[in-house]
Amino acid sequence: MEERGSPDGDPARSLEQGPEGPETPIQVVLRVRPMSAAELRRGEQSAVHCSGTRTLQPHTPAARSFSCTIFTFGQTGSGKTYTLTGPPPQGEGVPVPPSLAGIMQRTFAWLLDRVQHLGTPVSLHASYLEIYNEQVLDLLSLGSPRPLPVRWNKTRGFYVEQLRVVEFGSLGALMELLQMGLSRRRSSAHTLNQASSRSHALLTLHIRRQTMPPVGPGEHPAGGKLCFVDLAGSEKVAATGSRGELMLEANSINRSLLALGHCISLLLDPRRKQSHIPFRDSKLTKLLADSLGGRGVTLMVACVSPSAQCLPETLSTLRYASRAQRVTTRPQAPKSPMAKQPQRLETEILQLQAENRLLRSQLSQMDLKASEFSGTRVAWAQQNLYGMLQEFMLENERLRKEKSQLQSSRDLARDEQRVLAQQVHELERRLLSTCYLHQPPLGPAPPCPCAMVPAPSCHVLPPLCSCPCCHLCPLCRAPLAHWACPRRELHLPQVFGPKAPDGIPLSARPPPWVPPCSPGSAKCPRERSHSDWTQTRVLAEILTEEEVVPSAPPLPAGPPNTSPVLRGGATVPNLARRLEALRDQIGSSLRRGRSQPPTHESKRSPSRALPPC
Ligand SMILES: Nc1ncnc2c1ncn2[C@@H]1O[C@H](COP(=O)(O)OP(=O)(O)OP(=O)(O)O)[C@@H](O)[C@H]1O
Repeated sequence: MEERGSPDGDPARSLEQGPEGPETPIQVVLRVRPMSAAELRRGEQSAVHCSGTRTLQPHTPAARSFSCTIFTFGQTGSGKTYTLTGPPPQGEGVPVPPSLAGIMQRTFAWLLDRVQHLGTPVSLHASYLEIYNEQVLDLLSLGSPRPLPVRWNKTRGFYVEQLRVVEFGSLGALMELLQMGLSRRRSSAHTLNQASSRSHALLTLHIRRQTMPPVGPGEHPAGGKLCFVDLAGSEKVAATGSRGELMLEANSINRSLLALGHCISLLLDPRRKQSHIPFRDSKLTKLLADSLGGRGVTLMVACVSPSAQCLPETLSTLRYASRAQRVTTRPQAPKSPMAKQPQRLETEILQLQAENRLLRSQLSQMDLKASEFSGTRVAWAQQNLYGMLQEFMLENERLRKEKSQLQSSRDLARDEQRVLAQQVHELERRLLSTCYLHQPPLGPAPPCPCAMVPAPSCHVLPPLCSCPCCHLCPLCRAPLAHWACPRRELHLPQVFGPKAPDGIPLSARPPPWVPPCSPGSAKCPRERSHSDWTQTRVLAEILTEEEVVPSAPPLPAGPPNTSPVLRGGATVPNLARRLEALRDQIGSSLRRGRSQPPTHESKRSPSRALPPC
């Protein structure tokens, strides 16, 4: 029996073959059904988009907030405005047939239709501007347009400050805005075009879902952006016959187009693309920077005239177009504030979690330590530890303040005491001199070089102090100042004790009115600086209200049977009273310094408490 089929068992090979046809791929077609009623009810979005018969684009609707730009370029009169806006209406109320509609009208209609069927509310805003002679003017401004500044910041890139952004909700409203802008745009007639645009015009639609935060005044809405750019045409002034203002406009147009071409050339070079692109060279390149070198989707429409006369310009436009189509961009949706918020919240949550973990571990450590102790006392101490610590800190602070007050009080009392002691010295000296002058003269005496007093017969004077050791001048036998008595501290108020703060015994200290002695002098118990002397002298003068001179010059003698009068008008009894008052004051000052913080009253100069001479 004959075996059917091939030796390897492939039944297809065993069949008889006819003539072979051409290799044909398997036909695969894709059919996307429309959204079901249930899906639409749930508010679901379509994630696939058929753009043409052979292209299907999967996408997430929320992530496609791209910045898209369509711009037309070409020679003047080549049909750029026509391409974007279609022919002008043939008369009032005569609509332009849909087949002649421009890219703008078609896009507007498509967009409004999509928005209506989107299922979620979308807000739409429009702005319209022109760049005329390098000035940005608002074509939708409420008043007459005025030049607006172009600014830059990190989040928005280049933008026009104070540009009016108008919200619209219908196709009709948008068409009105378009007509308003077109009617305001500058145009003039020249040889090649009866209605030649003399400015670059940019109409921008901002599209965003209403779930985003509302737009503040003067703010540009976040979300998708669709920008229509109608460039003014390049023109050869010789060909258009432009003169005067037209020529100025033509120059400005050509300059900005040149800057645009330069940027495009640099963007073509992948090495230069990362480096500096001179977008700042013109307002036009600033406002197109995002579309050309940024993260947008760009469509360029090159327009040319079929006329042979325009052939060189046509070739130039084609070269321009050829260059431009090699520029690549990397479309990227801008992050909305809502998109940033979850990130921020996430970071915050992570930080809080870390902090929480740390606190928990600290708490568990404290529990561990606490468990090592027992008894209610320890537990109470732990509970109240924080409160106790606070109390200690407050108490410590209070004591610190008190201590510093006491220290300043002590310093003040010391100063006061020092000044009063000086006053005592001075008054003693004056009292001594006055008493001496009051004695009747006992005969002529030689002039006294010690200059403590004039040279009357001084050797008969009674002792100046109660101690028996009163010193007399070795030349004239006049009594020396009280300070010179070696046992002086025994009969003066004990201010510092036997020793003053500087360690020098009071008996060895010269009085403050003595001028500084020469360094190294054997008579000088302690070197006194000139500033010490000046300070003391000034103090003494303030306190005694009289001039104090270093050598104590002779005092004028008063009339017979009267008390001697000092230059300041002081008499002996007055001086004695004053001396007593000073001594009292020293004592009270010391007591106050030991016991009380300084008061406003005690900070005053001690001389104010002295009785007048
Ligand atoms: N596709 C077209 N079909 C019919 N007419 C057209 C077409 N394109 C342009 N035109 C006509 O050509 C003339 C010039 O067109 P348009 O004003 O759009 O040129 P343009 O490039 O914008 O010029 P310009 O740069 O000077 O503003 C207009 O009268 C316009 O109606």
